[in-house]
Amino acid sequence: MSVTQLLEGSGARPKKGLATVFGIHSDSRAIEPGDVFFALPGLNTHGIEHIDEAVKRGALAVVSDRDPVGDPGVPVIKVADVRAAYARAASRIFDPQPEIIVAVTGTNGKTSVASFTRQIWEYAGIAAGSIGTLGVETRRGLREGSLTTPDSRALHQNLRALKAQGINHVALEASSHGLEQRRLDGCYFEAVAFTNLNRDHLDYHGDMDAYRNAKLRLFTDLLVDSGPAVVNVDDPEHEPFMFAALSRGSTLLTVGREGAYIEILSIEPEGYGQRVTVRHIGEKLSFLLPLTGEFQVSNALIAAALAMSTGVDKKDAFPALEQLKGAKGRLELVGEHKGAAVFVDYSHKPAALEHALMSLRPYAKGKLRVVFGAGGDRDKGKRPMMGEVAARLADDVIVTDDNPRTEDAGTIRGEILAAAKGAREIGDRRKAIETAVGELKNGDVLLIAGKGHEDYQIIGTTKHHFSDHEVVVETIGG
Ligand SMILES: CC(=O)N[C@H]1[C@@H](OP(=O)(O)OP(=O)(O)OC[C@H]2O[C@@H](n3ccc(=O)[nH]c3=O)[C@H](O)[C@@H]2O)O[C@H](CO)[C@@H](O)[C@@H]1O[C@H](C)C(=O)N[C@@H](C)C(=O)N[C@H](CCC(=O)O)C(=O)O
Ligand SMILES: Nc1ncnc2c1ncn2[C@@H]1O[C@H](COP(=O)(O)OP(=O)(O)OP(=O)(O)O)[C@@H](O)[C@H]1O
Ligand SMILES: N[C@H](CCC[C@H](N)C(=O)O)C(=O)O
Ligand SMILES: [Mg+2]
Repeated sequence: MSVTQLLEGSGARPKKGLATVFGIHSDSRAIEPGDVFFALPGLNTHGIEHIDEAVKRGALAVVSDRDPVGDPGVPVIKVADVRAAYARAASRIFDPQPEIIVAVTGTNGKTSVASFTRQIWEYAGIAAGSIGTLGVETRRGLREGSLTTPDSRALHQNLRALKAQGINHVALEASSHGLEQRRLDGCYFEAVAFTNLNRDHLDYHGDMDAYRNAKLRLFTDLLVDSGPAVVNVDDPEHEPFMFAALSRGSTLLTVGREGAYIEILSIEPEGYGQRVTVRHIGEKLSFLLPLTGEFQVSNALIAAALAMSTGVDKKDAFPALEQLKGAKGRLELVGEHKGAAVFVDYSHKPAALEHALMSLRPYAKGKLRVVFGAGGDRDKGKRPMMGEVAARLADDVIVTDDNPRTEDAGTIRGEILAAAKGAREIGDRRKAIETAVGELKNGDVLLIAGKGHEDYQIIGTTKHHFSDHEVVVETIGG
């Protein structure tokens, strides 16, 4: 591929005669001979400052929004939006791509919706994949990744690998960081979905408007013309998403108790699952969702709408919901101990913690107990909010460490405890879980929140092996 082809649509007019491009990278340390180096702006540095390393390693050209200092000895092609140019270049280098790619955004529920959509496609006999917080998942298993929305190059490399396995249907998670940083700008989505919007990542976005606008990009910039847009209208923040869809001429598919496409008529608990009755375009349907938590009904129906808008018949879509497996660590019942139930959940944000606790309350004939903390080097504002939620909704609260990262763990706990009246503090996460499990009585429910599927704890910059799931099983077993 030529540099001209690589940069089509970016506004760049590179000189003719540049050599064939072998590959692309946005990290100078990964450049190999024949690659084009995309020098991107970042929070710590700008790629252009690493141009010498890129050239030394064999970059044949550099694309950036900034001029280098001095002459690097290779052509530097200026573009206005280098992140978008990088994303589009990645989609071209890693061609061909799966034909049907859908994306879901929102503060909570993305991983669940992406996983459920993949499961519904599979149920209907369509080979499918999902990409997000858990990594790249197919019927064959899971390949772990580090970001919810991967870097553009990694994303398109993964997409091409899925295509090579005969997978043409992929559901992916669009995080606000990913959207804001244009990681998805090489994709056009056949359908998109919105779950909900509440506080998260304000350390990065600054305020709720900027955070919302980042998420809205999925609807305004990345959906194919007149493509279906699924919106959870039960969320108080749904309107901007609905209007964004309408302004694009999309087919609007609303889901929820107020939904017009799928209307939730009733939800009745059945064991740890739920009997759900909905109206789908005039027809009343009922199914048993084998998952705990009302929010999972919303996630499941959003996934059903995405699947049906990409070719799955309703005769498959609703029965598929009876077979859904929860995404790992999402309100997962890990075990029962002395007549009490222990759940592990990935709620690391105030609204998620609130939904998790409210979902478990009906099962707590005795006490509802919670063990949780908050991650370091992340939004500090959510810490007292989570403390308040826990103190209000649980009968027993233990504040412990999440991933302190480079922050002082005691300070993080202090910020949570300041708003969590009556809570106890046990910094060591294993000890906190062991203590909570040890205190369980018949009819109690214990929620261990914040780390879900994670099998590590990051202290400083070191990742130690740690799994809530494993600690619970070991404690119960012992
Ligand atoms: C805040 C954030 O999103 N940071 C991402 C960002 O890093 P940055 O802006 O700090 O980059 P930088 O270090 O200043 O470097 C700028 C550029 O110079 C390049 N560079 C740098 C050094 C060098 O020697 N040579 C070189 O070329 C870098 O590759 C980069 O392209 O760009 C990097 C390269 O793509 C990402 O790895 C990095 O993600 C970090 C690791 C991260 O933790 N991101 C999290 C917060 C994130 O994105 N989370 C979301 C949402 C999670 C959720 O709620 O689900 C996600 O999608 O995962
Ligand atoms: N629809 C929902 N409404 C409210 N809370 C939810 C919803 N879905 C999931 N949650 C809560 O959020 C947690 C994370 O769910 P999930 O991983 O599906 O969301 P996510 O948007 O991918 O999160 P992240 O951005 O952290 O990857 C769950 O463990 C649960 O506590
Ligand atoms: N993708 C999210 C996950 C947070 C999970 C929580 N356990 C924490 O470490 O804060 C983030 O990086 O902000
Ligand atoms: Mg996720």
